[in-house]
Amino acid sequence: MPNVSGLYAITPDTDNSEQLIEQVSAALDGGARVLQYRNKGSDTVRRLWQANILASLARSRHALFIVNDDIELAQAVKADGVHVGRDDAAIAAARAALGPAALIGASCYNDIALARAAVAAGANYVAFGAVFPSATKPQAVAAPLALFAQSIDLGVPRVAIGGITTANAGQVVAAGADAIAVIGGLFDGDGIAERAATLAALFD
Ligand SMILES: Cc1ncc(COP(=O)(O)OP(=O)(O)O)c(N)n1
Ligand SMILES: Cc1ncsc1CCOP(=O)(O)O
Ligand SMILES: [Mg+2]
Repeated sequence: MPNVSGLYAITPDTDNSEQLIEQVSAALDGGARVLQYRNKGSDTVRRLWQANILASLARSRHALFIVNDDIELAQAVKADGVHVGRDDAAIAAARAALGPAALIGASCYNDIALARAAVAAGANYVAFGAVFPSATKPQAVAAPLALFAQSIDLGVPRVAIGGITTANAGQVVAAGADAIAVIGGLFDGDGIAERAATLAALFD
C-alpha cells in the first residue's frame, strides 16, 4: 500500500475555489506527494465540488489524496483515505467505512502512547504536532521534535505538523519525521511552487 512521505500539503480553508485550485496545482507542481483537503467553513455543496476537483488534480500528479475529518466526503470523492483526530470518528469506524485499502491517518498530538494505540487500531500513519507555534491553529498543543526519535519503532510513517516553514523544516526532517504537513508555510503568499520544491527537496 502506498503511504505518506515527503511534503504533505494541507489546503487552506477557503470558499475561493478558483484560487484554491491554482494554489494546489502549484504545490503539486513543486513536489507535494500527499494532499489533504481540510475545509471546516464551506457548505456541503462547495466542499464536495472542491474535493472532487482536488482529488483529480492529485491523481493526475500521482499524489495521494486524503480528506480531513469527513468519512462520507472521502467516500464520495474516492479519496485515498481520511485523517482523523480526537474530535473525529474513531479509526475503527473509518476503516469499517472505507475498507482495507484506505489510508487512515491519526492525530497523536504530543502523545506516543496515543500513537501506539492508533497503530494498534489500524492507523496507516500518525501525526505529531504542533512542532512549532501555528498561526492556522494557535490553540494546538506543543509537541517536541524528540518524539520522532522516540517513535522510530512505531512501524508507520510519522508526520510532523504545525508552524512548519522553509526556514525550520530542515530541523524537522533531521529529527526524523517521515513527512511534513504544511498549510501556511506553503500556501501563504506568492511562490508556492518554489516553496514546495524547497520543502520536497529535504527528502531527496
Ligand atoms: C496530517 C495532519 N495532522 C494533524 C491534523 C490535525 O487533525 P485534528 O487534530 O483532527 O485537527 P483538525 O485538522 O481537524 O482541526 C491534520 N488535519 N492533518
Ligand atoms: C491542523 C493542525 N494541527 C496541528 S497544527 C495544525 C495547523 C497546521 O497549519 P500550519 O502549517 O499553517 O501551522
Ligand atoms: Mg480533525
